[in-house]
Amino acid sequence: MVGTPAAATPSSKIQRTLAGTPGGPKIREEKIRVTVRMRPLNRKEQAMYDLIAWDCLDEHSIVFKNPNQERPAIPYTFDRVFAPACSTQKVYDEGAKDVALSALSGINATIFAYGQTSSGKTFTMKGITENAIRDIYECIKNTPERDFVLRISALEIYNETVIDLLNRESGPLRLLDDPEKGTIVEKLNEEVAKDGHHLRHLIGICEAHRQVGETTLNDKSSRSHQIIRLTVESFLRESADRVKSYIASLNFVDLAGSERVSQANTCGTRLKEGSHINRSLLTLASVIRKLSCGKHGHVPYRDSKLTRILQSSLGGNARTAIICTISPALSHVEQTRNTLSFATSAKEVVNTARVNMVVSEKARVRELQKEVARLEEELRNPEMSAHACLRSLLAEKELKIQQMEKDIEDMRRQRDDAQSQLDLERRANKVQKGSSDYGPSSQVVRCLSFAEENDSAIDKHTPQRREVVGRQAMLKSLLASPDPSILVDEIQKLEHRQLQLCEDANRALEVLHKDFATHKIGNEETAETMSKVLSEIKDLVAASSTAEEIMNADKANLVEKITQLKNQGNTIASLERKLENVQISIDKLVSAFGTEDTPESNKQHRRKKILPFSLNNSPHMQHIIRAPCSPLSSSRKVTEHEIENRVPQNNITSCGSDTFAKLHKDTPRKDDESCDSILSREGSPASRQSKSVNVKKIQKMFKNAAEENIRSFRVYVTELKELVAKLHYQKQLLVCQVLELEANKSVTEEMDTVDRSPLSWRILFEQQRKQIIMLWHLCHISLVHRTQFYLLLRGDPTDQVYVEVELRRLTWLEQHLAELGNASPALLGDEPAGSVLASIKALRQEREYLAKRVNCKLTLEEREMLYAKWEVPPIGKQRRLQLVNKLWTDPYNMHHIQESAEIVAKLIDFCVSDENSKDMFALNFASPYNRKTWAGWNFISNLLNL
Ligand SMILES: Nc1ncnc2c1ncn2[C@@H]1O[C@H](COP(=O)(O)OP(=O)(O)OP(=O)(O)O)[C@@H](O)[C@H]1O
Repeated sequence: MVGTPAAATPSSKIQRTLAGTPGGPKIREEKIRVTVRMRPLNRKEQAMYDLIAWDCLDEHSIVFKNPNQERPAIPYTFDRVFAPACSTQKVYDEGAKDVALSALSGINATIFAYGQTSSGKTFTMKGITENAIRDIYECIKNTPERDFVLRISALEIYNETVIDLLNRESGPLRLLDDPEKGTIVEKLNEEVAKDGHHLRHLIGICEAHRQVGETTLNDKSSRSHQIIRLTVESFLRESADRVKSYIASLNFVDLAGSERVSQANTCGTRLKEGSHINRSLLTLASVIRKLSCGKHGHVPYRDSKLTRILQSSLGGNARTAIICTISPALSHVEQTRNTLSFATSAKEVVNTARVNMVVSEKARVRELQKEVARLEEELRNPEMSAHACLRSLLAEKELKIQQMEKDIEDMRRQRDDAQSQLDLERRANKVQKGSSDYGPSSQVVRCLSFAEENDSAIDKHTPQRREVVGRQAMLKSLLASPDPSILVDEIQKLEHRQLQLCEDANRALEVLHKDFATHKIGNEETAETMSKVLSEIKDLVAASSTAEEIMNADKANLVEKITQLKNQGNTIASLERKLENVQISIDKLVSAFGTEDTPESNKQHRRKKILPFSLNNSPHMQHIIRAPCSPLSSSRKVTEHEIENRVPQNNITSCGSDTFAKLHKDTPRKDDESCDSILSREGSPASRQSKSVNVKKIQKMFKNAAEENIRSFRVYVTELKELVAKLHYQKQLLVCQVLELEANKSVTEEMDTVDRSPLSWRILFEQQRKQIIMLWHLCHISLVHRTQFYLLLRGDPTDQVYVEVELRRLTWLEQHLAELGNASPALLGDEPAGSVLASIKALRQEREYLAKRVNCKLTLEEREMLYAKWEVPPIGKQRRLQLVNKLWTDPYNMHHIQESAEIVAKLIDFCVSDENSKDMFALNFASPYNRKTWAGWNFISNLLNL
């Protein structure tokens, strides 16, 4: 009975293009490639005058020839349909080649033939295998950048027993489940194929070992399923210290053919074989059917050894091609229809093939060894990794220092030159008696010029003589211009300018000092007030029976004080603004001395950038303090004397001084003309040039000295700024605390009525203390403070206020740091900036200070015990610092905290006594310590010993 296909696939559905994978080409989903090969009628069929029942419509369709012509049959469509005349080469090229060659690029591949007995499976698979081997070796030859290794293993499943075809004697093999590789055949022999010939030879052995038997339908019927597995491993030759390799298996599967007992006429052994074959093929068909409906539900891979072994090729990590072989004979039409039905299901199965890339064990071991070495090194020296980047910074700094040292050396040399010149001048003055007070006269210069000739009486070979000659030679070059009075003029001019700067700076400082003193007093008063407030509140807490009127009065008092404090905040803001202005003035002054684009000025510029409180882009530029006589004052008039004293130059950029050049740049002035006129009044161009060179040298010298002065002034102002910032911060804390204390009062009142049991306070205290410890850690609070607080406050009910205040203060500080963009710096590990950096630096200095006290405060025995306990290596540098660096580092470990506090207490001679009252934590805002006052300007002439 011949029918139409139950589930024919329309051609449109057979889009066999690969489904793209979003991850890229390494993993892809792909349907199984299904082709159908129809063999010619064999001799037996021809002898029986069997009819050809199937018609290949085109390369993709095959249709049953309906002899009755009653209704047209629906064609079956596949990736490719090969008519009887098609060669195996063509079947390979169009049905299996690209799948087979995938193995070379690390993708598993399986090609198998499915069909009824005698349909041509073995015939086809032989040809496919042969062609694949040929192409594989061809590809290997054309891929010289990789090394390939081919290994072969082969098995047959005969009556559900797995046999090694390369080593039949090994007996039945077991299947094992590997979590990574899937099902593996235990003890399956694997041979390395030396070359194509060797591989073919090994395949020949497998074929020879395979179970073959004679049946009615096939003289040489395969009685088992055969799987020849080629494992292709390719190594990319060593590159970048990694050895990458692709590994993939290529399975050639020649299934046994399904057979009908009635047709095959089998009995006994063949019958038994046939039933095993049919059963396993049935399982394969049901696996395919399940997979074709999507991978939902249970897929019965484990129902047969065949499907277990082929599991990864069926819906798994492999590209798969199935060649379904059919007989064209009308006598086998039912079997053929079954095969086509199987093929139809198979083409819906989707595999997910991926490239199997592995890193060689050797390379992996090498990498792991490196990693282990690195980690060991880090363990040995935990600070090293953090110091690695610091080291490069240090190297950079050292380079800068070297450059600066070189500059200093140059300056010294210049100063010596000037000194020598002056000495000579003085000597000349003595000789001349009555010469001008202002530096060497033309006679002196002449004296200097002829010194060499006149010194013939002195022994030229004595060391003193050699020194004098050397100095004179230098002076000669320096004083190539004949008029040294210009130098004296220049010195006077610069000193005059310096005096003006000095006046400006002193005036600015005066204002600063006044404001600062006022503010400091205000702050101290505030602290005093706060102490009073605190004690009042404490009294209130203690005496909860205070009359309501008094409470109200206190409340009013507090509000008043808060307002007062807030007002003081404005004073700080104004003081800060003034400081900013001073900073800007200084920047201006410095830049006025550095108009030339020299490496020196570049360095200055860079340094300016990293200075704290740099206000280059400050919006307060309009508030620059300008003294009436300041060079920056727009109202200031340039005196005739200044114009006259200008050094004649041939270069407009150095007209006057650098400062004036800058001024000219900022505000164009008519003085440019005067400069030109002076230029025209001077001597010849040659003399002008040499004078200009000398004057420039001296100017550079003075400029350096002046810059040094300004730098020290800048540092001083920066320190003042820091102090103001601290005061500002303290002020905010005070306000915060007042608010908090006020709030606490009402809470305390409530608590009085609700719950004041010692147990609940104890629990609350423990919780709050842990919070405080964590906040200390996050905010880099002083270890001494932590220790004192920790040891003094042990959970007494009277500690409540102190704990609350400390907690509030730290919470505010932590939030403040977070607002600055430095949230939890200790945890984030980012490079801290600004105030966080200052805290970290202070903490580091404190640790260094404590480390220095280890030897004098602890006995040798105690030290050694602590080193052992805190795991400080017995041999190593700075063991004391190592120990101290470990203290107060684990905020979660209360045992660690307790021990840290005890050690620090010992180091600072702190003990819990009446002297060390808890009151120190209430409002212990230490006033900023008195810094040394500014030393004032250092006159340039002093530097030059003039
Ligand atoms: N395409 C073909 N062209 C010519 N002869 C073929 C073709 N396919 C198969 N044959 C011949 O048909 C016979 C049976 O083929 P083969 O043994 O390959 O079938 P089979 O499907 O492997 O059978 P079994 O399942 O019983 O092992 C062989 O003699 C083979 O040479």
